[in-house]
Amino acid sequence: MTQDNVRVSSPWHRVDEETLDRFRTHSVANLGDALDRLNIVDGGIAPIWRGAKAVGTALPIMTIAGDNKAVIAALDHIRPGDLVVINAFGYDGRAIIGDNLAQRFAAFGATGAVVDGYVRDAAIIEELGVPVFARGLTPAGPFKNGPGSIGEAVAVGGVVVHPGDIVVADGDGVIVIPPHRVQEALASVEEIVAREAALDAEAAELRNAVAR
Ligand SMILES: O=C([O-])CC(=O)C(=O)O
Ligand SMILES: [Mg+2]
Repeated sequence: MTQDNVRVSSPWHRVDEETLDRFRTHSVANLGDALDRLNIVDGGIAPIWRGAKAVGTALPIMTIAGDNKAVIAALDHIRPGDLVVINAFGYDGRAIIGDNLAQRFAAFGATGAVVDGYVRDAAIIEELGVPVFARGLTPAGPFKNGPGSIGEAVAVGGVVVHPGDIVVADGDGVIVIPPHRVQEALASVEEIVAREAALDAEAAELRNAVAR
């Protein structure tokens, strides 16, 4: 289906809330280790405010650089638990979203947004507490002409994101987990958490020994 010049794919499977919850307690670093240290979006995409964290089902959007027509059209397609993932081609000359779109994402139940591009209105987005991850900030507003797509696989920070993938984002960055790897990721991350706890205990012992 094409709405004007924005292509919209048919509905996709969304991960249930219970599965999303199981990822909420884990760091992106540990989840990355659980997936062979792969599937991690490049470090240029970072939280725009300290403490931002989000877990959700990817709603992928492709926009032409500097234009957010497809993002506005995607408001009709957000379901609770979605995380908006936008390929804006890393362009630094225009903000693809600001506080108006961020709060509409949240109003429709999205858990946050990951933008391979720039954004604006950072202070208000932080005040609203909407987790937004992007390459940086610019006050320059976007054009609204299209073209673009909604619900098709996109590239974000060097990683392919399919509709329905699980996205986890925290202070370190962003990871993308395909649904068929959920069980493997969760089993493996539990082992990593236990190993990290043992390493922490060892480091604490070392500190105590040095202090003595
Ligand atoms: O003007 C726009 O489309 C982007 C923006 O600043 C907002 O969403 O607040
Ligand atoms: Mg704005």
